[in-house]
Amino acid sequence: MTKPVSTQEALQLMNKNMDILEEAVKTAAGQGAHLIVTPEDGIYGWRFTRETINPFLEDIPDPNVNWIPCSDPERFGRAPVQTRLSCMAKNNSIYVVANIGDRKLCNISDVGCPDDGQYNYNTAVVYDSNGKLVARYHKYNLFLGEVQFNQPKEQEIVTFDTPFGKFGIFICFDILFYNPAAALVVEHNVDTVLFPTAWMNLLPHLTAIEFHSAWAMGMGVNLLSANTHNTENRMTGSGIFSPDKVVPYYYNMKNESGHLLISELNSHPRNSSTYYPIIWNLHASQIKNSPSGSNIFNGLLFADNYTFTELKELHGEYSICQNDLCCHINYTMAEKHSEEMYVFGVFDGLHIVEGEYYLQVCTMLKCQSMDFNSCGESVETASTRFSSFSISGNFSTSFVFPEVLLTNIHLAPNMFQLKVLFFARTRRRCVPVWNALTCVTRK
Ligand SMILES: NC(=O)CCCC[C@@H]1SC[C@@H]2NC(=O)N[C@@H]21
Repeated sequence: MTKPVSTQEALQLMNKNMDILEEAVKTAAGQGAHLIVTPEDGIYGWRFTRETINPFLEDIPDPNVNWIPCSDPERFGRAPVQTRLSCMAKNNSIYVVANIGDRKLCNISDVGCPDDGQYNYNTAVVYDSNGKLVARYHKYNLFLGEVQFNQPKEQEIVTFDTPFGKFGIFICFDILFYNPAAALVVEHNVDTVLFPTAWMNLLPHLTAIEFHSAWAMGMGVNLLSANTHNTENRMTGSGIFSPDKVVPYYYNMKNESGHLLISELNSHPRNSSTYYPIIWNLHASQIKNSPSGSNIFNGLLFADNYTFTELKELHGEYSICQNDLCCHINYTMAEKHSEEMYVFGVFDGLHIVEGEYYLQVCTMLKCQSMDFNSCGESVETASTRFSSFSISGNFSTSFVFPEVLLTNIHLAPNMFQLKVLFFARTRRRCVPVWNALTCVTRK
């Protein structure tokens, strides 16, 4: 929205979007769903300045005020969007999760108060099946270009309990950081995470369905990911991701049709016996077959400097290292297409483009062409068939997200396993070795 509109025009636009969401809510409820998640930017849209977002904002109170906007719309001032969402939930007896904008007025003489006298927050709200506001989360990790919004002073951890498990919530870019994403699982034991997103796909590692399904598997929780569908901005790919079940997902770059996904889920995936990772104990003697200097080269992948080695043979076993990370691959190709080149790569360092975070990655990729310089660039199709492969690494974190992406952007549910060697969190000194942390008891 580049030019300012009136409050009435803003509401008209948001009502058009909510008409579409309401149809989805009715369909989902009609099929017995207990909860529906709608995408980030799905109501107010995008490309705003602080001035143009203003008519789209409402004051969203703290959920502890115990408020059903559908029954008492004027209690906290003008709130037509909150009222309509609450009525959708109440009239259809379903939890509704949506992304809207929160405005909090402040005194410009206060430290931190913006010059226009208000904080604007990118906000996720949840209404229960009676239409009551039960959760409000202000996005902490804003993505590039979200100039219309403020970062909240404090990182919020938002959870709520339901008859079908404990829920947590965060928005889009938050997923790449410990707070609040991993903290909700590790420190607050949620079963299911609600995830409104407007995710631009980025191959080879950051396509929505690929990374979001890996996050659910790595964290051992359900992730209900609702992505905006807008092919012009490379946004597509939603899923009901679970660590222990074949999941429905949607990816469509061909046209602008959105899609409603419905699935029954295990509401307590963390208790599920099928998830517990198998303990896998490799040791330093397995660092073998390190390729010689001439078979090692460097390449850029999303601006990170990877160390690669080519997989030339039909079958092989290699180890390659960068900084503290060593990766190992054992693979067998059923047949290799002569015009395709595959490499095994490792990266251990600080990623600094579009956000800063440390990464450790072991990856096997098809290069875009037969030119070494193309390894790490985006590739959507592949014809070579691998009958099996296994990749391991001595990661110095327990947050390991296993991604497998097949040709034409398909996931590989139930076709691979994540094996993690845990180490006991007792008074121990831990020494990183191959694919594990071995610990010795402190004297
Ligand atoms: N709307 C958001 O907050 C998140 C957008 C995430 C985009 C992911 S993270 C960095 C990568 N760059 C992209 O273009 N897509 C990826």
